[in-house]
Parts: sequence; C-alpha cells; structure tokens
Amino acid sequence: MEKRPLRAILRMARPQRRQMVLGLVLAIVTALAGIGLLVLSGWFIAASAVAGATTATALAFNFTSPSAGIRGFAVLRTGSRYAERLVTHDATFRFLAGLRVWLFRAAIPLAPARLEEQRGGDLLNRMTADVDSLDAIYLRVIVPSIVAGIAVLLVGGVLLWLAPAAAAIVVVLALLVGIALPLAMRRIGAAPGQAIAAATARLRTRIVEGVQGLAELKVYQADGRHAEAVLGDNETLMAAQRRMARLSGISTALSGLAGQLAALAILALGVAGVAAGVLPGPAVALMMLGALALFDALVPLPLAFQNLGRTRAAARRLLDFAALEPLVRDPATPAAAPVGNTLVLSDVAYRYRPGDRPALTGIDLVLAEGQRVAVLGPSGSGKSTLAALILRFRDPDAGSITLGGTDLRALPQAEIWRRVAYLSQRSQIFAGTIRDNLLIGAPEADDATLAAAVEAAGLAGWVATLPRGLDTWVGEAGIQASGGQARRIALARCILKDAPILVLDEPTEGLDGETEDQIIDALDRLTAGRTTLVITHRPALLRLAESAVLMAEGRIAVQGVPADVLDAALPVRAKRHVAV
Ligand SMILES: Nc1ncnc2c1ncn2[C@@H]1O[C@H](COP(=O)(O)OP(=O)(O)OP(=O)(O)O)[C@@H](O)[C@H]1O
Repeated sequence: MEKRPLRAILRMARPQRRQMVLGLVLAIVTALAGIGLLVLSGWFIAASAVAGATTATALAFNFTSPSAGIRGFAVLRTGSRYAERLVTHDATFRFLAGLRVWLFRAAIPLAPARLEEQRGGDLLNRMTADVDSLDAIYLRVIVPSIVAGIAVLLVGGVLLWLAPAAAAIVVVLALLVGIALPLAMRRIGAAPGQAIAAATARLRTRIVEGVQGLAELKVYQADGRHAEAVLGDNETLMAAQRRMARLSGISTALSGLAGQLAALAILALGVAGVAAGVLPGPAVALMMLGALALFDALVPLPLAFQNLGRTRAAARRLLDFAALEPLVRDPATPAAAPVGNTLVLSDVAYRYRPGDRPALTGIDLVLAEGQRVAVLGPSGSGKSTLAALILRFRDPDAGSITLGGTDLRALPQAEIWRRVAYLSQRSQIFAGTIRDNLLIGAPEADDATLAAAVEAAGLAGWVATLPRGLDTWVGEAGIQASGGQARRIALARCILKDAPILVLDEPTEGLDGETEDQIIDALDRLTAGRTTLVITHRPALLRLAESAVLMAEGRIAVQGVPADVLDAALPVRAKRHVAV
C-alpha cells in the first residue's frame, strides 16, 4: 500500500505545475495586498484623526500618498484575487481531469475480468467523489499553507520591528493556529474523515444499485426496505458529517479566539507603548489590523487539515484501484502475428479463485480454420468461461490455447481482438444513435455497408419504422431497444467487423421463433468459412455447426457431429437445459 498517497497523487499534477506555481504567486500577492490594504487603511484613519487635532498638523498631513496606496492595494487585491481564482481553479480542474483519464486508463486493462469483481457504484464513486475531493490538496492545503507562512513572516517581522513583545505574543498565537491546531485537527479529523469517505461510497453504491434494480425491487415490494437501507447509510454519513461539523465549529472558534487575543494583546501593549511615548498612536491601529489580517490567512488551515484524512482516504482508494494487477498482460516481446485462424485448446483448466471448484478441466478442443463448433451444456457448465479464455480475457491455469500455432499468451491482446468478433451474453447498447452503435464494429463503414448489416441482422423492418432511421437515439435518454432488438444491433456490429473468428454467446437468446429462424439464416451466411464458437442452449442453432461439444461440470462430456451430441445430451442431466 502506498505510504504517502497524497504525494503520489500530487506527482500526477506535473503538467499543471507551472500553472499551479503561478496560482500560488497570485494567491501570495492577493494576501499581501489584503494585509497592506487593512494595515494602511487602519494607519491612515488613525493618523488622519490624530493629524486633524490641530490645523497645523492637518495641513501638514499628506493625505494623497496613503489614499493612493489604499486604492492601489484595493485594485491589486481585486485583480489578483480574480486572476488567482481563475488560475488555481483552472489548474485544479485540469489536474482532476487528468486524474480521471489516468483512472480510466488504469481500468482498461482490468476489463473485463478484474472489473467484474468491483461493484459498479463503487467504481463510479472513485471516478467522481474520490477524484473531486482531491481538489483540496492544492486549493485548500498547499496554497493556504504557503500563503499563511509568508503572512506570518511578514506581519511578524513588522511587529517585531515596531513592538517586540507584541510580536512574540502574535507569533506564538499564530503558530498555535497555523501549526498546532491543524496538526491536532488532522489527527482528530482522520476518523470522521475516513468515515465520511466510506459512508459516501456505500451510500452511492446502494443508490446506484437501487436505481438499476428498481423494477425488481418494486415487484418484490422490497423498494421500501431498500429505501430504509439507503436512509440508514445516509444516517451514518450524516453522523460522521455532524462530528466533522462540530470539529469545524470548534477549530473556527479557537482560531477566532486566538485572533482576538492577539488583537487584545497588541492593544494592551500598544496603549502602554503610546503612553510611554515609544510608539506613535496610529502604529497601534496598524499593528492590530495587521494581526487580524494575519489570522484571516490562518483560519482556513485547521479546517483544511481536519479534512485531510478524508482526502487521504480518497487518494488511497484511487491508488489501490490503479494498482490492481490485470489478470492478463501483453507479453514483453510479442510473437509475430500468426498465419491462419485455427484455435487449439490443449488440456485447458481454469478456476476463478483458488479453492473454487474448477470451472474448466482437461479441455481439448480444436476449432479448425473456418470450422463452426457449437458448445452445449447446462447452466454453469463452463461455456462462457471457455469463451473468456479464447478471447484471452483470462489465461488458463494449465494447458494452452494456440491461435495459428502461437500460444495466445505470446500474442498482444490487440492482435487477438483484431481477429475476433464477439457477441456477449449481455448486448451492451451505448447511449448514442443506432449508427453510433453499429460503427463500433466498423468505424469506416459507409451507408450501404451499414444497411446490408442491418438487413442481415434482421433489423431493417424495425429501423424502417423509426422516423430518424439509423440516426435514432437508443440507450439512455433515447429509445430503449427491446432485448431482441439490442441483440440484433450487437449482431449487426459483429457482422460489420468482418472478422475471421467469431465467438457468439447465445446469439438468439431473447428472440421469438420466427426471428430466431431469420437470424440463424443470417448467422449461417456470416459464419460460413470463419472459425466460429457458438454457445447455445437452443438446438435450432446446431444446424450452423459442423461439430459440437457438450459440456458438463467444466469438462467436455461428448464431442462429435451436432446431431449425435444432441442425442447424447438427451439422456444426461443436461437434457432439460438443452431442450427448448
Ligand atoms: N466471475 C466469476 N467468478 C467466480 N466464479 C465464476 C465466475 N464466472 C463464472 N463462475 C463459475 O464458473 C462456473 C462456470 O460458469 P460459466 O459462466 O462458464 O457457465 P456457463 O455454462 O456459461 O453458464 P450459463 O449457461 O448460465 O451462462 C460456474 O460454476 C460459475 O459459478
């Protein structure tokens, strides 16, 4: 585990470094202009009041330069604050955008095998709330800490010159508020901070799952119970937030108190100094306002450090995710692209987790170039696992799979996927037009090619009824394609890819008999001459295949021509799963 997660995350701000330094300089200028404005105004008001005591002193008093200085500081502070906000926030948003891209890139090699282990809501939470909370590192910790340090040096230095005793008191109080209090708050805030991060993640995950499964929750009348669980999570979050808010209240009160004490000490010592004639009266106003301005710069620090635990927890969650090892890696020195598309599985075994029952054992199977093999078997017999290994989503624990004579592990994954079109069990429809969804299969396809694929996948009739045709928006915020339509869009994508190898997992699932017949005809044309693995529960699909295997409990129980395998399937336990 990363020991210093915030540092590790901050290292990723390299592209924004210049902008961040500029933002820091602007923040320092703003703070100094603010202090200058307060101090000069305080001095000016007091000094002009003193000067106004007699006509001679009033006439001799120089009003012009200080008032010009005040105006100058005011304009400078406004301008630099505006620029500072612009620059620091722009740098932060760019930094966060970079983090999101980094996280998404880290997720790609984990898909699909490792991502299946993650809860969707949790991943979403990492990409959004966790990343967002990292804005605090630069905006709320680094910049204010440096600004406060400079303010202490400046104000402390001026006070030391004017009134050393007052300076000592102010600096001690400033160090208490600027260092001791933040460190204490960091420690005390760590537990509620982590509790907030964890409770936020839990709440989001439960809400996302609830929204996704709302139809089922409603039918089972479990929505009320789910809502109660959400409220329970919310209560936990609010309890942690209340603890945090109480801490914020205490720390703000303590910082405020320290500021007032500093002002009081200056007033007491200053008045004594004026009485003793060692300090001009207006200097007291200057010192008091300087101290107040200094504490204004210090107040954000305890609050920022109090939330550091939460920020650190978020950073750790991101780094932990990015450090997940992909199950499959590209070889360091990939083999040359093999000639031919024959797939040979030799004595392949796979189990999902150590200690699990093997999902596959002793699989020997040849998919010769252009040959179509159907895989039958009851639910849980290992059919999808077989497809996952052939697609190299996972590597076998034992045995080997070769493509054109080369072990899949020696090939870059991209080389394998370049040759394969895959119809998964769950056809993913992306939010976009039907055309967008199809172009995933072949980005360069022209209208005629798209139309042919739509026709072959049995979609033409449906598309013709849509006023916008292929430009109809489907998926989120569009037409919700039915299960069968989604399946056929995915099938059209496969057709468009025009790949030499096809892996089809239940291609006709969710289709009625008549449509299934049409699709099987289309699949017959599509798969002819291509190396094909078709997983199915439906005997009708067997007519596509030249050979078939029957899986049972992770093994190939029977292998042969489809009719024989189907016959063999009937007496075994698999019968009821295979029959339509
Ligand atoms: N991600 C996973 N983690 C752990 N075990 C898994 C995982 N996926 C599948 N399994 C297990 O592996 C075995 C084979 O599952 P597989 O999905 O390959 O079966 P299948 O024949 O495709 O089933 P179905 O026809 O229902 O899709 C099952 O016992 C299943 O519980």
